[in-house]
Amino acid sequence: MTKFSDLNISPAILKSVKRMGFEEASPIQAATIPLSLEGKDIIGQAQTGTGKTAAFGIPLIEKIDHKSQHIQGIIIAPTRELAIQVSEELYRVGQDSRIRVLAVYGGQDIQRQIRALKNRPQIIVGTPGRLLDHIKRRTLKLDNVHTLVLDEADEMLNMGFIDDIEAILSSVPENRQTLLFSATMPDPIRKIAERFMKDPELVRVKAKEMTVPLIEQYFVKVQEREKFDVLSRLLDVQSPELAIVFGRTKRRVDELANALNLRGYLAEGIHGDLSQAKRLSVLRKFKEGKVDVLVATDVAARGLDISGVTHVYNFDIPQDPESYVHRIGRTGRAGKEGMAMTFVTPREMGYLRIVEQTTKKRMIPMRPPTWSEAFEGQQRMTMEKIGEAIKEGSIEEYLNVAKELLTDYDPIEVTAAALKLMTKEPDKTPVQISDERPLPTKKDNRNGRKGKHSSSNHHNNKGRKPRRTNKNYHKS
Ligand SMILES: Nc1ncnc2c1ncn2[C@@H]1O[C@H](COP(=O)(O)OP(=O)(O)OP(=O)(O)O)[C@@H](O)[C@H]1O
Ligand SMILES: [Mg+2]
Repeated sequence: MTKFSDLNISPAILKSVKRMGFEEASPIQAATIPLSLEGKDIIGQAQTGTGKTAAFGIPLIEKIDHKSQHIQGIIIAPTRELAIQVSEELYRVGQDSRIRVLAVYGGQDIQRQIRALKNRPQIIVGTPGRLLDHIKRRTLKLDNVHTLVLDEADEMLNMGFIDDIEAILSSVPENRQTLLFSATMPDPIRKIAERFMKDPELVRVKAKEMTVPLIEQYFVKVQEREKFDVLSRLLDVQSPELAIVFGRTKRRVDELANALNLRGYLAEGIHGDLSQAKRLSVLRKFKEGKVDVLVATDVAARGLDISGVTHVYNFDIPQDPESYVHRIGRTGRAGKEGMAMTFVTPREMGYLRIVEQTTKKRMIPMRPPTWSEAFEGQQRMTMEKIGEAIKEGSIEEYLNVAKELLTDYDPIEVTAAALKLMTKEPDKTPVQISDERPLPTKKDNRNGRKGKHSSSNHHNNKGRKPRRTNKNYHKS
C-alpha cells in the first residue's frame, strides 16, 4: 500500500487529493507517479477504473510552474465527454495549487474557447480535431509545453486519429515528456507509440486478467430477433441501478432507446450524430439518475467515469476485444462491483472466444430469463421497495386505513393486491428493432485475425477511410 505522502508530492496536491477522498495511491499511481516526476516517458497500462487519470494528472500538476502564464501541459482525449471529465478531475487535483485547466472540444462555440484561452490556462485538455483547429488559427501556442499526455493512447494512435495526433505533436517541443495511458495496448500500436517517445518505460500493472475481477462477466447466446425481449427480461430480473446498453450503430442506439421507452424504461441514447448540447444533457441526466438506462455507441466506451453504473449490456458483441474491455469497464470502477452481459448470436461465437483469449477470462454462459422469471424479478423489486418504506418509517398516516383493510380482507390478499398495483409487469409491447448485419464469420483463432486496421473488419465502410466512418465520435 502506497500513501500519497510517500510519493514526494507537494502539500497543496496532497490536500486536494485528500479532499477527493483518495486514501492511498492505486497501483498504477504508485508505479508511475515517481517515474513521471523524474521526467521519464511512460506507457502506462492498467485495468479500467483504477485511477489512470490521477496517475498522469498528479505529476503533471506538480510540474506546472504556477507563476508562468504559458500552456505547459496538453492532454489529448478521444471524445468530447472524456476531455471534459479529465479536465474536471485535473481541476480538482490542482485546486489547491491554483492551476488553470481548460477543455477544448468540438461542438462548442470556438469563439467562446478563444476567449477562455486568453485567460492563460496552464493545462489544456482537448479532442484532436478541435486542438488542431486552434493550432491552425494560432489561438493555441504550444511552444512552452513540457508534458504531453495521450489518454486512451491506443485509441488515439489508431487509424483515423494518427494523422491528427502527429500534426499536434509537430507543434509541441521535441524535448517534452510524453505519457501514454490506457487499459489496452495492442503491440502494433505500442510500436507506433514508441516512434515518438524517448526511451519509454512500459509500466503494466500486473494482473492475471485484462478486465477487472470485480466485474462478473456473462454471455447470453441469443438469436438476433430475440435480443430485445431478452434485454427487457434481464432488466426486469436484474433491476440495475444504472445500466449502459451498447449497440453497434447509431440507428441501433436510436431504435433501442425508443423501444425501451415504449416498454416503460427510462432510457436515452447517446451517439455522435446528436448535438453536443444533447450529448451532454443525456449524460447529465444519467449521472443524476433521471435516466436509468443509457444506450450508447462506443462513444461512451472509453474512459467515462460514472459512479453507480452496476450493469453493462453488450446488445451487440463488439468487433474487437479492446472495445469489449473498455465497454464493460464502465462498471466495476474504483473497487465497486459490476456485472456485464454480452449478447452473442450463434454465428458470432468466434468473436466471443477471441475476446476471451485477449482478456484471459472466460465469460460464464447465462440462460435468457423466461417471462415468469422477469415477472418474479419485478415483484421482488416491489417487495424491496415496500421493505425500504417500512424501514424509513413515516407511514403513520397510512396505518388507520391499513387496519381497516385488514379487518375486511385476508392479509396475504391485501399484500398481493398492493404488489399487483405497484409492480411493473414485464412489458410485451411490440417494438421495431431492425436486424443488424452479423459480423463476418470469424474463426476461433486470434492468429488468423487481421489487424484492426485491415478493411476486412470494416465491411460497412463503403470504401471510406477506416475507423473514422465506423466510429461516430470523431467530429471533434
Ligand atoms: N487513489 C484513489 N483512491 C480512490 N479513488 C480513486 C483513486 N484514484 C482515482 N480514483 C477514482 O477512481 C475512479 C476511476 O478513475 P479513472 O477514471 O482515472 O480510471 P481509469 O483508470 O482512467 O479508467 P479507464 O480505463 O476506464 O479510463 C474515479 O472516480 C477517480 O476519481
Ligand atoms: Mg481513464
